[in-house]
Amino acid sequence: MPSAPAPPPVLHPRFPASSFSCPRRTHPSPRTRPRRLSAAREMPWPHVLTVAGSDSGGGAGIQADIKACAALGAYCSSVITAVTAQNTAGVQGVHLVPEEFIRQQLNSVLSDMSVDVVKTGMLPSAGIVQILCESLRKFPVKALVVDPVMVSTSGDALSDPSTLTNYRDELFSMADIVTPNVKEASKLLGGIPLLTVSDMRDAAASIHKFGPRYVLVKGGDMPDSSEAIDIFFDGKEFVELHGHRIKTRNTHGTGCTLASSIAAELAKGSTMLHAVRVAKNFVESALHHSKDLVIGNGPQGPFDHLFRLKCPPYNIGSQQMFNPDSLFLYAVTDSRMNKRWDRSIEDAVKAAIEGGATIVQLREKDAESREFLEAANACVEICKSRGVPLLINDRVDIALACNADGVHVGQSDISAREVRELLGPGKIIGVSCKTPAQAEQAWNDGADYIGCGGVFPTTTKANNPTLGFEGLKAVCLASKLPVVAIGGINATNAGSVMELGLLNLKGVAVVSALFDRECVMTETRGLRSILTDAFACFRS
Ligand SMILES: Cc1ncc(COP(=O)(O)OP(=O)(O)O)c(N)n1
Ligand SMILES: Cc1ncsc1CCOP(=O)(O)O
Ligand SMILES: [Mg+2]
Repeated sequence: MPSAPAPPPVLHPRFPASSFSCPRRTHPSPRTRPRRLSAAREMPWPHVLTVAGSDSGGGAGIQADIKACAALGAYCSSVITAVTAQNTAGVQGVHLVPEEFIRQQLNSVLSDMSVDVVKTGMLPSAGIVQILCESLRKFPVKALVVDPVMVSTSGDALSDPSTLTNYRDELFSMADIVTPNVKEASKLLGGIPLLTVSDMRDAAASIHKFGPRYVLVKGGDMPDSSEAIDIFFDGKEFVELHGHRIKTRNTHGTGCTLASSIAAELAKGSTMLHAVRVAKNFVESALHHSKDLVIGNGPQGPFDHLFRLKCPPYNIGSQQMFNPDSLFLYAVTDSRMNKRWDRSIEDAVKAAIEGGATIVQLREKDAESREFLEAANACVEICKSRGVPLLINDRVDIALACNADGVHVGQSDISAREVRELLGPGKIIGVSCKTPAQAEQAWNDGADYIGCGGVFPTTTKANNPTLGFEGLKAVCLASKLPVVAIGGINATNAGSVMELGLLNLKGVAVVSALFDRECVMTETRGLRSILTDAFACFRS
């Protein structure tokens, strides 16, 4: 009997053994914590506390932070420092919350809840910065993300100039990351002009001297570039992060969203660079999906953080059965390869699951229908008993006849919408997509996931264009659905695919690197361990 397969990875474990940790701060010992009300099994919920201002228009500040955290799966509590009267035209008024009441809010949240990460936005006075630092010394947290909000995108002042000194001298030395845009970076450095990427690097290095562990200087406001380039600096090395500049008026709240997304990812256990990559990809995706939305009459509109919740009629009810984490290691069979190695489909599937495959697709291009159905019936039993979903490539008739968990179709197969009509809402439907437009169509048609590739050249599928990382990234950013990468993926390159930091890229689908090998189980086990390591590496 094969041993039971390892369960699909928990992709967001809370504080894995080697979780992101800041040596300067630790959680207080459990004894200093209030007693828990119940001894029931605890559900992990990464927790971000945002200390920021309210935006009555709902696009930035506290409102953006809560939506970003919700979209990324983190809980968000909030300490409100100021209430602004604000809309898409600008800031019409600011009402500061009394400092002692800010202290009270901080105390209420931090004394009761297990906050993982604190993220700061609008800190309008020097006194508020001091109170926050005092609270953080009293209630240490795992990480501190400081977005040095000073001026709104409409040009209105959100912070008294006297806070600059407290930011630099007190808060920055406690921060894990500081995320100024070029205007803020310039202000922090006494007004020096930042006109080039090289200036941004110099600014990041200078700000790092104030004490944060990492600095991200955001170049979204730099003129005349089709790219949004940010500079990440860890005190030794610079990383240039390139993103597409999305043409839209709906950019209000991008800074708050980026910082709170970094905080959410840190709370989930990411390393800093990975958290920044995921956050940047998330903002780019949200802007892309919101580019034509119209809210308000002013020059700068809000965008939709929760774009993935928008379900066209075909998607309603379609994803109930499907856990996107099961795409982690997707084994796709191939009859020619199995023949070459003299093994049955059933043995190939058993071995892949034993090695750690988290989902299986029968892709049997040469099989006769009757022979295919017999093998599919056997594989359904094998997969069911091991808790691994089984999908059928192309053949809806076979999937219906063997009661498989779903079907995978491509652009020249019967459409996902028709497959949904035939299979009903409870089954899994995957669609191959090479472009953002196809990804949009797959979502509208009620698919559950996208297979995107060939990422690398492959000989398994003839005449299949290679998309590279750029093509994969474009599809992932445009897709509201989870994505699995396919094409030429093997033990050597799988880690680099996962390291792209694409939030909805859930795993890799592999044919030859598992099945065109002598021992399917060993190859699958090896690949699974590489993926798990790559994942742990940026979740550590
Ligand atoms: C997970 C996954 N992604 C993509 C494909 C390719 O499907 P398709 O484009 O229909 O090509 P064929 O596999 O039918 O040749 C896939 N099978 N699985
Ligand atoms: C089915 C398919 N679709 C896009 S590439 C591909 C083949 C993947 O096979 P391999 O993992 O052997 O490159
Ligand atoms: Mg097909």
